[in-house]
Amino acid sequence: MRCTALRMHLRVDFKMKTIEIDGTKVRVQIWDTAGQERYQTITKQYYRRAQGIVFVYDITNEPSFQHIAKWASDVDEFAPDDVQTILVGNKADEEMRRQVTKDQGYRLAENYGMEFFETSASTSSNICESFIRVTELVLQAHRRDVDSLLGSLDDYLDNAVLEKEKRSQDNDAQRTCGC
Ligand SMILES: Nc1nc2c(ncn2[C@@H]2O[C@H](COP(=O)(O)OP(=O)(O)OP(=O)(O)O)[C@@H](O)[C@H]2O)c(=O)[nH]1
Repeated sequence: MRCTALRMHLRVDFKMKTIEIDGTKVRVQIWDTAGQERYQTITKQYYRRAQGIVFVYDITNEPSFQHIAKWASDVDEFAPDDVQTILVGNKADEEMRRQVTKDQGYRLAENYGMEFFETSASTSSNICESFIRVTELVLQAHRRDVDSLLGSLDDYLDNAVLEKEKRSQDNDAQRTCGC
């Protein structure tokens, strides 16, 4: 598994990055939706086509941790049902200013059924790992969708073959019947 220089600390709205997962190169669009309340109406529109979402709070800022509940409820409302999410506590390099414990992060993530990472955009710690993980989750979900689609297609084709065989047997029976 390899990660081409990924930086989480994105000031721009949108970036394309290539991530390599199990030898497969995946081109990822990363949208950095601003955290401020005033942008929330705009950011909801991004959720509709999202496949993976990284919820980020600042471990040195307790309110940013509290806001995750609001983001999660918006995502629940506006994102597709199969969207893959992870929780990230950023600024892990700022241990002295920490307001949110790692355990709180884990527990919140667990409540939402998400995986949890602490990262630092300053030292790049866990940045690649968290992006790779959310991408893996998206790919796995996508594969499950494809498998289930192929499964349905198999069932459909099996039924169609059975139906055809039955019709042909019925026709044969009619032909051999003397009445
Ligand atoms: N020490 C430290 N500082 C960081 C880290 N990540 C971001 N910062 C700093 O935190 C400040 C805010 O960073 P932003 O990237 O603007 O944060 P943001 O959450 O994207 O802000 P909005 O998009 O406005 O919500 C900047 O001064 C960054 O340099 C980190 O991991 N460690």
